[in-house]
Amino acid sequence: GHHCWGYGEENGPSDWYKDYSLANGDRQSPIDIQSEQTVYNSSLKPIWVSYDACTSLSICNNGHSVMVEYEDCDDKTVIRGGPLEFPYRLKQFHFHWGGKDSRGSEHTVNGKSYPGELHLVHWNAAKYKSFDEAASAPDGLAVLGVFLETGEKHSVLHRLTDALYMVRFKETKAQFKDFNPSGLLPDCLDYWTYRGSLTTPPLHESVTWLMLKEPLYLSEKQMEKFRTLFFSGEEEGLRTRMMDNFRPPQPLKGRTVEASFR
Ligand SMILES: Cc1cc(=S)c(O)co1
Ligand SMILES: [Zn+2]
Repeated sequence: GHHCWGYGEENGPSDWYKDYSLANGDRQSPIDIQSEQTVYNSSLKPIWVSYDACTSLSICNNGHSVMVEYEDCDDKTVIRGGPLEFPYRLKQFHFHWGGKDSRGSEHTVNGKSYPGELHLVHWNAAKYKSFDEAASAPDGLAVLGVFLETGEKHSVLHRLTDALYMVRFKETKAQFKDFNPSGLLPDCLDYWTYRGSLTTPPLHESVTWLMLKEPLYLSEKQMEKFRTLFFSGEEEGLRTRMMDNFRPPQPLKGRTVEASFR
C-alpha cells in the first residue's frame, strides 16, 4: 500500500491485517510459551547445527531489523534433527529488541518478555528450489530462536555489535565475512517447538519454530548498541530509532507446543 508496514502508531502489528490477511490466521507467531502446558516428546531428536563451513556475506539494516546474510547455494550451513524431516539451510539471522530491557522479545515464557530475541532463519532446500518458494510452504522454513538476556558481555556477539555503526540507517549494508553464528548459541540446546509463521509481513505460515530454553547473555552496553540503529534512511528528516521491532504474542488456536526436555 501507500505506506509500508512497520512498528509505529499507524503501521504497526495491530494494523498489519489490513494488508496481510494471514495476520489473523490459525498458526501465527510469536506465541506465549506456557511451560506447564507444553508436552514433553521423548522422540524429539536433539538439534544438530552444522555451521562450520558457513559463508557469511554481509550485515544490513533493512528498515525493520539488522540482518546477517549467508551464501545458501549448497548444504554447507544447515540445521538438522529436532522435529525436522530434512536439513534446513541457513539463509540469514536477525534480531528483535525493545526500547528498554523489560520488553523486546517476540516469544514470551509464562508472560515474561526478554530484552530481545535472535532468529536464525533456515529453508528446506531438499524440497524447494529457492528461499522465496520455501517461505510460503507449510514445511518451508525452520527458525531457531534464542532469547537475549542482559548479563556478561558476549565476546562472539561483540564483533557484530561493533559493526552496527556501519549500518545505522535503512538500506545500508557492509561486508561481514567469516562470522560463524554457532558462537551465538548457548551450551544447552533444550528447545520448545511448534508450527507457526513469520513474525513480520507477509506472515507466511511456513515456519517450524525451535525456541531454545537457554538465553544468549550480552551486556547492557551491547544491548544499547542495537538501540543506536534507525528505522529510517539517512536522507529522511525524521530519524526514528530502531527499537520495539517485535510483534506481540498471537493466539495459540489449539496448537500444541512440544518440549525436547523434561
Ligand atoms: C524470513 C523472516 C523471518 C522472520 S522471523 C523475520 O522477522 C523476518 O523475516
Ligand atoms: Zn524474526
